[in-house]
Amino acid sequence: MSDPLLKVESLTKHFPLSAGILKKNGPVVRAVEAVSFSVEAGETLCIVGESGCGKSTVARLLMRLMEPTDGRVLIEGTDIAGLKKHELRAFRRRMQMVFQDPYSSLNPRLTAAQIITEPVENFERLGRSQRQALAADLLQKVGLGPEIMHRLPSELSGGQRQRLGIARALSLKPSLIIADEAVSALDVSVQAQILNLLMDLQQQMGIAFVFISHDLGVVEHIGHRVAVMYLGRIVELATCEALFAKPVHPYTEALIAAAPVPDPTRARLEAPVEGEVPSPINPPTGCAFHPRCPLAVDRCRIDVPPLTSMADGRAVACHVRAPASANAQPDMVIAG
Ligand SMILES: Nc1ncnc2c1ncn2[C@@H]1O[C@H](COP(=O)(O)OP(=O)(O)OP(=O)(O)O)[C@@H](O)[C@H]1O
Repeated sequence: MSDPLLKVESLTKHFPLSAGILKKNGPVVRAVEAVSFSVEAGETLCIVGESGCGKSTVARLLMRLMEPTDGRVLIEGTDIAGLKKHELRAFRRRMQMVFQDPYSSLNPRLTAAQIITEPVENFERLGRSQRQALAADLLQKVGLGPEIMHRLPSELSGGQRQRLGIARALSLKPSLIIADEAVSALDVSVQAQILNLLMDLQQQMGIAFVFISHDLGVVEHIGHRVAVMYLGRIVELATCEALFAKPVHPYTEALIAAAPVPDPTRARLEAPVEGEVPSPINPPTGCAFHPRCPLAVDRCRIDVPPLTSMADGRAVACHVRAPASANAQPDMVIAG
């Protein structure tokens, strides 16, 4: 069997709170703890969870914008940690990122055409006509007209700027795009247009997405599979269909219950979870969700539940709902 496009194994990131010599054994923010998943070519894996659960840190680790404390990121079987600078550059061509705020991530002094051709020009020299043709083609791909070509980001609407950010990401023909809250700053109607654009591009170009969002409505619209994170860990990983039809982890259940219901014929689930997300500096022992969990038993206060695959193919980390039996496979990642 061939390697998945992206494989993440036990990825962990702790941020030290102290500097200098105190750094080594001082307190840390446990932003990401032993996160494992894989993404197949052409697939959309969503990562969802409340603010501070570690979603953006996972994105930055995937792009190797920071070093992990532990764990590995493999692209088609190659560990990106072992790559030399020039090899990493070649890999980066295949992985691009789209950010939440297209305004701050686009150079305000460059025109739209310069912004979207810049990544290609980092690798090869383009003549004037080649640059024009590339810019026109990319603008067309994201539904923008050629009249945008000479405008600055400040002369564009939020939706147009995000389309420009996507065009820039597409310029190097990536096989994977990491979109971190890519539609959160946009109006709901513009959000839907951008999500549909991403889905069309996926169909046409076979791009895979890691789509990070706190918005379950967005995730349900765009995702093939969903990883639900709580305090740095994945607590449930399932197909979108299975997750929304029947969440298994009590936290997933609570998240879905708390989300606005776009379809009035769909019944709301039970009351959302009470209380605050605990601090990642001093997380609860055992299952980090136990202080807020209505189902918690003694074991939940002591042992961290492993992500265990269930009969229907999903993986859940819960001693009560997904007890690890003799033949279950902890930390197994379900394929798409
Ligand atoms: N550079 C850093 N130094 C110290 N702590 C950090 C750093 N970056 C992130 N954190 C902490 O790590 C935890 C996870 O942050 P992260 O931004 O990954 O969460 P998130 O789920 O993306 O949240 P949001 O949706 O609010 O962006 C948070 O407690 C955050 O404060």
